Amino acid sequence: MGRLNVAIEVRGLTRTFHTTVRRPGFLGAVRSLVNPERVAKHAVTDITFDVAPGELLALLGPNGAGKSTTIKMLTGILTPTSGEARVAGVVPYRERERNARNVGAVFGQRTQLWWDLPVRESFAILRDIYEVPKAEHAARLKEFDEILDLSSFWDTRVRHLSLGQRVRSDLAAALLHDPPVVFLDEPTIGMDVVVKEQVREFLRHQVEQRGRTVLLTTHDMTEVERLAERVVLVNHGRLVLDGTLDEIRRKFGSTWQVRATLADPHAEVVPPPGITLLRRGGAQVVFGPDGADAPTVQQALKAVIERFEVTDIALDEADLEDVMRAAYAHAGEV
Ligand SMILES: Nc1ncnc2c1ncn2[C@@H]1O[C@H](COP(=O)(O)OP(=O)(O)OP(=O)(O)O)[C@@H](O)[C@H]1O
Repeated sequence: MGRLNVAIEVRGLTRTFHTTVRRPGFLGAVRSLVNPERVAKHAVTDITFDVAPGELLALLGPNGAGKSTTIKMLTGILTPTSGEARVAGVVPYRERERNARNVGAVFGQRTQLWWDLPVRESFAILRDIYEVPKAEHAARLKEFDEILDLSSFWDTRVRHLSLGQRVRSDLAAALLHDPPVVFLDEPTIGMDVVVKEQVREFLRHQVEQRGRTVLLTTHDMTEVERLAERVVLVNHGRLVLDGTLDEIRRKFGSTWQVRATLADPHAEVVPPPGITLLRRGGAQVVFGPDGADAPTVQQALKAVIERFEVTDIALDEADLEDVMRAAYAHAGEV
């Protein structure tokens, strides 16, 4: 552990919660008091992965899969039951303060800003807490404002901000002390498409231009496609897949579809070898790969154009939601 070329290292990370169950009814409540029934909830079990410096990794999984619990251990809020983690070389739950200087975190559902203060005053407090020099703080705020358009509302009290404004402010607040590693737990949840795009552009800029490492959880596959190169899938607390989007598509997605409009809507359609007819509605036909010897998308386009007289042709990649569903099904955990 503690390698220089790794920003986030997670080894066998495990967290079990122990809760007491309340039995129903009055007698049940009394029995629970006298003899409480303890149950173990295995929120995260033996998770191992790395994130390289300057990489944006999406941590995906259904509700309750263990994503937030993992992020809480990496930000030092929770201590693991077993296993180890290092973030920028620091064990987060052992050195919470040192870790806090290295990481920024945004939990989409909560705010770290001061509810009754204007946003800009919250930023100033954070500047003092993290001892950021004034000129540096101002320059960074200017850079953030250029994409996030913070100045249009930063004199407003946090409690009066819209959700999109609040999360943009939280993002800026999390990055004002220039942390190399950023954790984002569903940052764009509930936002409109325009604000989502603004946040994505900001994150891309922070990764590509500033070299920050980002670990992101989201249920939004468009977000994954726009931002992540690699994903880690968890289900029931266990890691079920770790790979680049390309690898996952190749493994679990029918990798392409070719949509064509035939000049003759009544023409007989016998697809070229290695290609199957997925759908047909009059002149509209959709082809996909057939079996292991299916051609590449370029070969398929050529074969379709050569065989049929078409007035229009387009190609689609498989929908990422379908690819992920297939990946979970493969893990036998759906
Ligand atoms: N403090 C706690 N005490 C008991 N159980 C908990 C606690 N925190 C989380 N859990 C349980 O651990 C499991 C994992 O929860 P977690 O919040 O990490 O999931 P998640 O993947 O982030 O889900 P979501 O997508 O809904 O945010 C869930 O079954 C949850 O109920």
